[in-house]
Amino acid sequence: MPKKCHFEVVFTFCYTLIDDWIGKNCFTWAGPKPILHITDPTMIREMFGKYEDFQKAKGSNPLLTLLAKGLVLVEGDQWVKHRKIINPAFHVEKLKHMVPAFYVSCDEMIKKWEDTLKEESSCEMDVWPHLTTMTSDVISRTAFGSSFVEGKKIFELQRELAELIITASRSIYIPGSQFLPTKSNKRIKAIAQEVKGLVRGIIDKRVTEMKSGKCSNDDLLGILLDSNYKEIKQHGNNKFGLSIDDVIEECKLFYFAGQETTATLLVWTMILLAQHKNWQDHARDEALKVFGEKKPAINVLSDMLSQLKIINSVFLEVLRLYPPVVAMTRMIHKETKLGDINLPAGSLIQLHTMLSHYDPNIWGDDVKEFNPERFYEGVSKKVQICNLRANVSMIIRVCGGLGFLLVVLAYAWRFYNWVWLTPKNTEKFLRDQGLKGTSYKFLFGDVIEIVKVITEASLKPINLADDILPRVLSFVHSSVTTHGKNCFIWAGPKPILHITDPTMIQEMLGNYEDFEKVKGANPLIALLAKGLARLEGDQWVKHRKIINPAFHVEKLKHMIPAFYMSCDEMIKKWEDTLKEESLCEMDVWPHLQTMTSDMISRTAFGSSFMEGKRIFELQRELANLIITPFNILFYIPGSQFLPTKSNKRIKVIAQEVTDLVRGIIDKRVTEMKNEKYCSKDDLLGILLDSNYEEIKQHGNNKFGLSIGDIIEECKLFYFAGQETTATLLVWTMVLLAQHKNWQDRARNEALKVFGERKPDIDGLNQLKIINKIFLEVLRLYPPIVALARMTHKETKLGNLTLPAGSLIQLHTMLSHYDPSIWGDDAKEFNPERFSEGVSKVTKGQAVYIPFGGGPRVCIGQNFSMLEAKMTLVMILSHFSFELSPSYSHAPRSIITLQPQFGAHLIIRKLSGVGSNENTKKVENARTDLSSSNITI
Ligand code: HEM
Repeated sequence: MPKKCHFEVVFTFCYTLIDDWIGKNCFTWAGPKPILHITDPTMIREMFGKYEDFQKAKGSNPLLTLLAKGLVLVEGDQWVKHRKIINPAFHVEKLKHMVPAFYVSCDEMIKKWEDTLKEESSCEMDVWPHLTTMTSDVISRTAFGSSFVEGKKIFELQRELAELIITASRSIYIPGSQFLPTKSNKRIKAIAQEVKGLVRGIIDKRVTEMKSGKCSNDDLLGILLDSNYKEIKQHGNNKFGLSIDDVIEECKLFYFAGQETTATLLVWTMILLAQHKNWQDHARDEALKVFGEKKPAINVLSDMLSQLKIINSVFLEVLRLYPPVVAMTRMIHKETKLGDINLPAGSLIQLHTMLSHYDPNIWGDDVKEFNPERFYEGVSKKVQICNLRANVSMIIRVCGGLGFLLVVLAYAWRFYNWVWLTPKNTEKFLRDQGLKGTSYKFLFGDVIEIVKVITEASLKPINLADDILPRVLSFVHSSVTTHGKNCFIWAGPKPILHITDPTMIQEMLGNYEDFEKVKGANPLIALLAKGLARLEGDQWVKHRKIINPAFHVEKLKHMIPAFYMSCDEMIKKWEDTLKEESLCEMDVWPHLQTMTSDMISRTAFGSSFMEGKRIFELQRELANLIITPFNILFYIPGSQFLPTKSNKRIKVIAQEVTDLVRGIIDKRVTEMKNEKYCSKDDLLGILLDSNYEEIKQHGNNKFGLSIGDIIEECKLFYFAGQETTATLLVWTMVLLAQHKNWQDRARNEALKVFGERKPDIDGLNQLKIINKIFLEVLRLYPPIVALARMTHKETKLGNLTLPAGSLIQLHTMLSHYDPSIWGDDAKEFNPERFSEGVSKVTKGQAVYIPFGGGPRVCIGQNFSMLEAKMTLVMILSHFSFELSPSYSHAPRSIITLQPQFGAHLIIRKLSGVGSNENTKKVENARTDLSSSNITI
């Protein structure tokens, strides 16, 4: 006897009837009711088309309706209404927003598999329960978004309900039997009630949130409620929308219709691809070709459907051979014609998907074979000849979830490729070129170790005499020590190349087109500021040109009074604290932060200083939420959409900041248009003016910045300018507190240049000793310890070839401490080394880069040096300072290099400005300095 194909096993009874006995259209008896079996393509098409005559079957076991009543069971106008409201939830645009949820669920499953495989290269596994759990998870996340946990509970209950009901429905239905007080019936009712209560709870909560405008509408429930609300609003009548009970049923249906079907498609796909290794390889090659190393991106969905030709054909062929729903049932309610047959009222009809899919007249002699190639030219082409188009294409297209299914599988594959195949190949590629580095570890690379080492390093302070590199650069330092100056480590599945070679650094800083700023890192970071620092190409050129005038020395002059005011406020506070005492202990770090923040608010927004201050307070909170070691090192695509408390707060703040900045800009633009007096001395004024000039010169708006661009630039001024200058100042104070001789020399210089007058721009530009001190502080404590770059195509760097997508870190701090450049005293504080200027000591190499270099050098360096000089002069002329016994030396780099435990100093009041003693000091200082012969 020939071996039976799976189809014969599944459908033995009908197959026998239809093929050997009665014919393609025939009938059998289910108790006293006839069931008509239809496989004729024309008749199937007729039935699909006349959905009003051929309705869904009713009157079977009513327990079945407890599972889900929604769209699949409603008819007529009700069906039209439900379908119209639900349709938007499955629109490709909406599905895009569900991609992160697909990803998270796939990721969980893949991790489990990798865990099982940790010790072995292969293992035996029953993938079916894994796939059902994953699809169930996908549906819970996409259906209920932020209420995922409650959603999961609902679906667990639905699963139990399905098992109980399907068991009950297998026996012949005796009307009323569902009311019998059997154990099973009682449990069924209890679960049905609990599910309803839970779904109602979620919906009520969501409706309340929607009313107060506080929720995301990216999940199925959100989209459904939104679409329902719009429908009601459009018609001005509730009856055009769904009731809460309808919504409950639709939610239950999402699970019932979407979970098991997807799981079966996936499991049969895996089984068939396991049997047909050539197709498995074709599919893998295609996935690699289409996605390569690209990270999953939201906009990929629609492209993906068109690009995955092989995978698409594989799915179509799996759906043909193993359709998740093997037959559909319809019923007629009056005598109805079907083809040339008259069917009596109440007839039950089965449309045999599976029989059609196995008809050799349509599919050819290889009908039972797995051959995805038959779908290469699409479904319609294949079935057109046989007039079956309506059947197969409808079965496939009607299911709004097909895109959904493809995405799940494609993302699972991309994930595997992203976390294993690509990194392993890259590692080999780098090693083959002689680069050394750590070995790639699945998914996390070195991240866990990095976070551990950073955490350990940050637990305790170090001694003042200790080397700060192991604490600040921790993992990088040990990698460079072990593997050499240029080496690589792994930030998740991406390698990071550490580069300290000066020639290579110079090459990268000069060639800003090939070595771009890093993208694809956690997109939350972009919420902090997107402007100039993140732009590339023509956009960067345009922005830099318009912003440049704002930082021109001529313009900076006008900002001196603002610097003075902010600084004066801080000095007054310190004086107040010292009112009763001649000295006090103080953590100067928060004071310096507040002051630089204040300076930026004043210089950026001038008259709108108070609103500016609020913006910067919010930006600060945002930065604290976003900038964590984990967020920076390891971004899980889509994780920013997870409804965590922190993500929610981040979004609220980002929106508030944007609104506030927009408010200030709108006000200023109106003032400018009305030619009302408005200052053009602040950064915003200069920027708007320069923008206006640029547009006027070209006679075209596209040469200027939009309001959105300007908002981002304003946010960037704060982000790039505040903390950097604060850290420069705090380390200057810490170093001058240790090196009293340099503190005295700096004070003498300040007193000599300004005496008792307010610091002005000319004087600040004359400060040679203070300038050298700042240069040395920026060498030893560069606010930004490394610069990050990325390649977008295979790119040469020195004698290395870097693969596309390489992340590179240019190590400012390592270069600044290199004894081969700076000599044996590289770790010592010695401003004298800059006596003959920077280029003399660096011999023109890119080894001193606190402000970066090349065309993208810091635009704000003159601004920050002026700020810093003003502050130091004011502090020095009012106070002397030394380290407090409670000072803990703990430099730590979180974007900028900060003092982890603050900067506790003992501050002493100098005799009052204007006192005899001070005047004497001024005179002495003048004599001292005129006798010294310092050149910069
Ligand atoms: C001590 C203070 C400062 C330090 C050490 C510093 C450092 C840097 C560095 C290293 C870069 C280059 C980043 C890279 O190439 O990836 C940079 C860029 C930049 N900085 Fe600064 N910065 C400081 C102050 C400021 C201030 C006060 C502002 C503005 C108010 C500012 C605005 C910018 C901007 C807009 C860029 C991007 C330039 C571009 O890409 O064209 N910085 N800064």
